[in-house]
Amino acid sequence: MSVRADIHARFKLNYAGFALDVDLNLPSQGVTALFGPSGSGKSTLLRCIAGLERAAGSLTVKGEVWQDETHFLPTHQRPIGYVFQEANLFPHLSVKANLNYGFKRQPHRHDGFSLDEIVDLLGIAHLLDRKPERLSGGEKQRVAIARALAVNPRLLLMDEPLAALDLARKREILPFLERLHEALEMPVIYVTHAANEVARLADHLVVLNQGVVQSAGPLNETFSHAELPQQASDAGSAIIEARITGLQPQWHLALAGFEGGELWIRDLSFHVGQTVRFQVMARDVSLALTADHSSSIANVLPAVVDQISDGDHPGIAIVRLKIGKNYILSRLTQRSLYSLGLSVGDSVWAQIKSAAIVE
Ligand SMILES: Nc1ncnc2c1ncn2[C@@H]1O[C@H](COP(=O)(O)OP(=O)(O)OP(=O)(O)O)[C@@H](O)[C@H]1O
Repeated sequence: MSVRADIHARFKLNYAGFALDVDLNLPSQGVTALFGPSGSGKSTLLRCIAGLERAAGSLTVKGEVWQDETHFLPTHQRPIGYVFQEANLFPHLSVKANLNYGFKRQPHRHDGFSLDEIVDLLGIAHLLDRKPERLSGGEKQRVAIARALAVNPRLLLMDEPLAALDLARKREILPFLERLHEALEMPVIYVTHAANEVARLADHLVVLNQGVVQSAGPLNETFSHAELPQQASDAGSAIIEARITGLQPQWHLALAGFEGGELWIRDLSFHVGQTVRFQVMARDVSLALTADHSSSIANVLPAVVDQISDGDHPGIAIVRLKIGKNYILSRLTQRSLYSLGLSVGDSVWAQIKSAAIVE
């Protein structure tokens, strides 16, 4: 996705022992994940965007100034939907009444989804007459998301919407978030510290650390920075968005094409033309100086060494590789790195043992 700088946020805020200092351009479409360790300032930044914190600075959303040196639009006048960790539904109202409350009160012309479409998108039609106390955690959160959409926001803010749910409920709700991701035209800013949520949902990534932006940009590029703490570990990986370009039914394989190459992946009943996201674990990528097609590894792609970093053990190195416009990581021993004699800019062959669809 091309990044149009349609949200510009510049904030400075000081608490005792913590300072937020960011200057960000975010795209006006798709999901931007605010990612980083606990206490890095993700929620504080989201609250600044919502006007819940009065930070110094400015905020422009699609050409509208919400805040600058001279004026500050209060939260209730900002056309936002806000989803918190806890659903915060009105306990005495049915699901339908909770939704209508948002729908009636929306101050702006409703040119987004109809309430029926929102209900359908979140799969909550069968819950409309229930009170919140009779909903599961996952259902409550789906209703809370629907309520946030019912105000027809121009910007949807989500603060760890899955964090309060157990793994089963997270699994249940993620497909709905993915549907939202496909259907929504409005930008979504999504706070999380879960790498798997980033992998599934984000198009754009902002990594915060101690109140400052460590890196920001399109998902593949930003997520594959070897400096991100989890990338040095055995769980290090890259996310690539691709399109299914061919199928081999007799082998249950599908060919996933992306800018720079194509990979065989397991066929999960894909159809040609379908967009997929897959994850390549750094530990599943080995490097060679020549293209060796004699091994059992089907996926061998030409790549350029972009960055070399230390892993989480003195014997381990992480190599970031550029394949066309995409990046992947390779985890190898320092000894292998030494014997290959690699440095930044060198051409290599990346042997990718397996690539899995992000689930
Ligand atoms: N109202 C406040 N007054 C003082 N300090 C605050 C306030 N709100 C947040 N902080 C501090 O600011 C820092 C950033 O907090 P924030 O909640 O934004 O982090 P976070 O990245 O969202 O963390 P988590 O993932 O744990 O939710 C923390 O050190 C926190 O203690």
